[in-house]
Amino acid sequence: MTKLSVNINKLATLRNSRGGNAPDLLKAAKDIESFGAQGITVHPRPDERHIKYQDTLDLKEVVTTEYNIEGNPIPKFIDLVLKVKPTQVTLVPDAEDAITSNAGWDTLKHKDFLVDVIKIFKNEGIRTSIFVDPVIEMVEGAAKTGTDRIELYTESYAQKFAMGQTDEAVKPFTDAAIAAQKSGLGLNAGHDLSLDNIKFFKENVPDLLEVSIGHALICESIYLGLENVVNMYLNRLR
Ligand SMILES: CC(=O)[C@@H](O)[C@H](O)COP(=O)(O)O
Ligand SMILES: NCC(=O)COP(=O)(O)O
Repeated sequence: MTKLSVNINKLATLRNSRGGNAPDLLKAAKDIESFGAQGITVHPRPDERHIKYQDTLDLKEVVTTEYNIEGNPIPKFIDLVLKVKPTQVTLVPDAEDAITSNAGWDTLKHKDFLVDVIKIFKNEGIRTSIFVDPVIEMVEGAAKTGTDRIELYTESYAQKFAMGQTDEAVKPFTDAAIAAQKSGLGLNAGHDLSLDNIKFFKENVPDLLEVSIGHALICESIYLGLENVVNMYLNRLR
């Protein structure tokens, strides 16, 4: 079964725009779980442009499904994750000023760093995942870091799918999933997945354990309603 982890970053963006507490992130997370989602994802960036460090702590008290915290493992991020102890931490190599996540790890060049950081989290019983491009060498390199899982960075899939190049879009991910399975890695995926592209991805990427979806899901919910959209994703992931 592929679990749906809803990334609520953009609810925090909306909340921060007026400085109050609407939408209430804690209520939204509980509601999203009650609609059937199997996880909540947040990405507390260093500038706290949306999810704040305090949100990450507060959500720990209410999330009852899988809690996934994503981020670049700078010291204050590591400290936060060790304090929260989520189900899973997903390490993302994005620059502090990046408008969004825009690359996977070079698991060959950064192997020693990743080995050390992953060990810190695994020693605390936190499942680890690292964000990688669908490149066989990077997947095989990830297996040498000791990570439990990888998260395939799916922006390239979404872009090509939108241009109608569906088979070309998904093939690198099918191949990367097979390489992950051979390397004993669990498989997650995320970034720019949507109601339009998720079903084809799910049908062509084997052993997919979790997708984390945020931006498109929140945008779609403006028109179709949050509960309805969560269930539309769940139906496409069956
Ligand atoms: C790693 C990734 O692609 C997403 O999890 C990321 O959280 C999106 O970040 P923004 O919501 O800041 O665009
Ligand atoms: N890891 C991907 C994620 O959490 C959400 O990415 P997006 O759907 O906001 O692009």
